[in-house]
Amino acid sequence: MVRIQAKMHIAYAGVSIVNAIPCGIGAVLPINLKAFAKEGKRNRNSPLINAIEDYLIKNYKIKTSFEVYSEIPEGVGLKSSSAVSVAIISSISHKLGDVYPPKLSAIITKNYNLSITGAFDDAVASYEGKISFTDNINLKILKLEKPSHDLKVIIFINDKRHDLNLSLMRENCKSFKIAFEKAFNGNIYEGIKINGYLMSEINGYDKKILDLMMEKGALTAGISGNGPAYFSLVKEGEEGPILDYLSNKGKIIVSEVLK
Ligand SMILES: Nc1ncnc2c1ncn2[C@@H]1O[C@H](COP(=O)(O)OP(=O)(O)OP(=O)(O)O)[C@@H](O)[C@H]1O
Ligand SMILES: O=C(O)C1=C[C@@H](O)[C@@H](O)[C@H](O)C1
Repeated sequence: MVRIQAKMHIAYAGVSIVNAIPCGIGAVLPINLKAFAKEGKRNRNSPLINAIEDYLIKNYKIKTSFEVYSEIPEGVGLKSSSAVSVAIISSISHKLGDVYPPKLSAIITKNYNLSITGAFDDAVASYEGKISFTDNINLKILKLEKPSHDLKVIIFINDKRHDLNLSLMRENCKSFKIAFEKAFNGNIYEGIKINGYLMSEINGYDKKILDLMMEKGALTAGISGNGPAYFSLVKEGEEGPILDYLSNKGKIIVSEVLK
């Protein structure tokens, strides 16, 4: 008997350039941490996996389950849920007709209250492996860009996720929009920094960590997603001072910007 093994579908983690919650527009830089999924025996339970399976039954009459593996830490802002979601949807997209997995991921996560805007920015970067600029309200890709430099990403987690001050985030839409426009027009580092300082100010994350990452040689430093992950981008070989500063203060992950 010939056994045909379903292949694993891959999607990527990412760090936020600009959070989409305040204005409905967001941007994400993909990084080299992966999630994998294929149809198969369920090996993991989560509200996200339940939601996707439920949506497939209700909308496509497909009753199935998925095997999921992930190297992305969960619940810290590194787009784990979008990566798992687009990897799962990609693995079954041949049965769904003409669907763009990030779009379906956004529809499902918004409908099941697993994201606020649908996190289309996260899902597009995760699926395409490129820098995404998106309008999450209208599910439109505004721009996709290939990261052009070899950069390391130093991720630092020393806290639990804070409760978000959603109304204050939305009140500050104008400032987040400036960050988005800077990044959209080519200054991604500045966009990341503005977004990071706004997120720390509004949601009580520690601005000193961003300051110190910058002082220790980062090209930029920010907060990913809804936190609590802080991150900095550095040139390869220049990680030392930031790693020295962060060591023993929390969990550190070193990855690279996806090229
Ligand atoms: N590796 C995973 N496997 C299965 N379910 C996951 C995985 N990662 C996240 N989820 C599920 O996705 C849902 C949303 O989680 P959460 O908002 O914390 O996502 P996140 O991607 O880790 O964080 P963020 O969206 O801020 O980057 C939860 O139901 C969570 O259990
Ligand atoms: O819940 C949401 O809609 C989002 C969550 C975060 O990952 C954000 O970074 C993203 O832009 C939008």
